[in-house]
Amino acid sequence: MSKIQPASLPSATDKAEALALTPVSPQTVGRLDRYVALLLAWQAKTNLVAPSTLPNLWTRHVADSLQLLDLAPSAKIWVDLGSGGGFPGVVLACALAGMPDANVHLVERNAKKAAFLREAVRITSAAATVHLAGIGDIVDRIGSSVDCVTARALAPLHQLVGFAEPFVRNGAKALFLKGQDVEAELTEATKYWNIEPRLHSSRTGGHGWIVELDRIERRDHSAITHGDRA
Ligand SMILES: C[S@@+](CC[C@H](N)C(=O)[O-])C[C@H]1O[C@@H](n2cnc3c(N)ncnc32)[C@H](O)[C@@H]1O
Repeated sequence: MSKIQPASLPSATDKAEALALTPVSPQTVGRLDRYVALLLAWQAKTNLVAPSTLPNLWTRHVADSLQLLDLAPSAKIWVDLGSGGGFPGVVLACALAGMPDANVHLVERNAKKAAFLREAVRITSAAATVHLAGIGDIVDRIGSSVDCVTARALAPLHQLVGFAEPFVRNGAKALFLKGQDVEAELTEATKYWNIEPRLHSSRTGGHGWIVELDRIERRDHSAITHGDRA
């Protein structure tokens, strides 16, 4: 197994910076420590995050995920689509472990990554359920009582809106972590969907954004076509 070079490991400064941006309880920090250690061990054999981001793992990934909590403070049932190495889903589940009835559904179609997610949930006692499945196959299994649906680095916004629509139709909020191209992605998404997005700039700096949606309706394409002709 190849080893990660010490210079590529997250620094104590990075962790301190992340926890200053997104403070959590000591119990949650303990869970996150176990999760980060596991992720670094698996990263040597499975690519869970871009290797270049390892030195800033706490700010780039952990704090990036934790910042969603303040946008849905009372949400208990979450669905994280395309969880990969666990961002934001496992991080949220670590933070929600003390909340009665909380659960984060982690949806991942890659078997190796789903195995990692299961191990992460086990060693952290995080409030999560892992689904080895494609997004299209999971909506009915998860059910309708979802409070918040999340995704990061999964697909362009117009596709994410389509994935989230069945949950938002039943009352969920959608929170998508997006990069600097968010305006172009919103323009594309509004061709297909009636949405009223709220944009929050990322607390972790850089050019990140969070797109918040409480309502999604499919556009009537016949109306668009007629409108174009008029
Ligand atoms: C680029 S990774 C991002 C992972 C994580 N959300 C993050 O930000 O680090 C996208 C992940 O979504 C998963 N994925 C892509 N399409 C999917 C689908 N239709 N159903 C379930 N998982 C999917 C991939 O296997 C991959 O692990």
